[in-house]
Amino acid sequence: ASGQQLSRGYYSKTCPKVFSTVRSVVKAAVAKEKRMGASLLRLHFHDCFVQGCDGSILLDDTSSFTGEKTALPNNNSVRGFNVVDDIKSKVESVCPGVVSCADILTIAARDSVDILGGPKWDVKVGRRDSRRASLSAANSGVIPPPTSTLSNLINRFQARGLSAKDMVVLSGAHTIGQARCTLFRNRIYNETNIDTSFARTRQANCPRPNGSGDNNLAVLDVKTPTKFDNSYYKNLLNKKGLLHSDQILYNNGSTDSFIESYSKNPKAFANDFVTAMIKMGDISPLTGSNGEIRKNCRRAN
Ligand code: HEM
Ligand SMILES: [Ca+2]
Ligand SMILES: [Ca+2]
Repeated sequence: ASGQQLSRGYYSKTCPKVFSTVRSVVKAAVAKEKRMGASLLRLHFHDCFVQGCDGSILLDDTSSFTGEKTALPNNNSVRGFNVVDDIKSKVESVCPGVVSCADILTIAARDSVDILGGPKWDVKVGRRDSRRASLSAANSGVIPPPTSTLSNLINRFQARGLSAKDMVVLSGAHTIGQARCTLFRNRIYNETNIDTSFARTRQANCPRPNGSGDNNLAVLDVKTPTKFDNSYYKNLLNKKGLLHSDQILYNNGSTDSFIESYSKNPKAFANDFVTAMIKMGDISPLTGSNGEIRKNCRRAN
């Protein structure tokens, strides 16, 4: 039945080693490539915003549905599926048929933040996996694009039960990871609320003509791109946000005071980030007899 709650101890009898198992694979993957921590964190976000935290983003296309992987916010963008497969197979080898792929994403996101120097927290588990995914659901605008206005960002998060403050604090995830030129080109050439020398530096690897260098990458946090800290907010104070949707959070609007506060107070950022991640992880989970425990995260059983 639905309405059952997630809990920390959900696997304490059935898979006591789940946390150490996930962590060891994430640790190795991040040691190999730091960006993978960012990629795993983002996968959890993009999963939770479409159909809830149900592992839907992990499903490959089938003859009966086209999944989320080729949706606009995900195509040529989300990554880390092989690491998720690796985690799943290690978890299956210690407790077969018990741990959902949705929970694996939640745990891997938590571990990634911790491993890159951010806060630690206890995650709630007990989510089950969806049997389907839908391209149109993922394309319906539930995941806001980087061209969004501030009110658009606030509304998209509100629609998922997250406040404007949650939205601002979760955007702090852009303290790690990278973005493609095509998604910040307009900002670095045409916007005025940007530091001139920062814009010039980014222009050097992101040519002006549409289509040239579209996939060239830049770090989201110019100061500490692989450390999970509050430097993202300091960048915004200095007009060094990479995406339009980053800088719009500090642009003489209603969220300015959050940015000022998190830039000065790393503890407040860490605490509020944890609270908001737990809230995000609570979005419409499948529990009880809903959904299933997938054997392979890429397909329904
Ligand atoms: C507020 C609305 C948000 C917008 C508009 C947004 C937009 C983006 C865009 C455009 C990229 C670059 C994608 C690419 O280059 O293909 C990105 C990367 C990233 N986003 Fe967000 N994002 C938002 C919120 C979040 C949230 C809530 C999280 C997690 C809690 C998150 C975590 C990340 C991470 C870690 C990366 C880097 C991924 C990597 O390097 O693989 N973002 N985001
Ligand atoms: Ca989902
Ligand atoms: Ca950082």
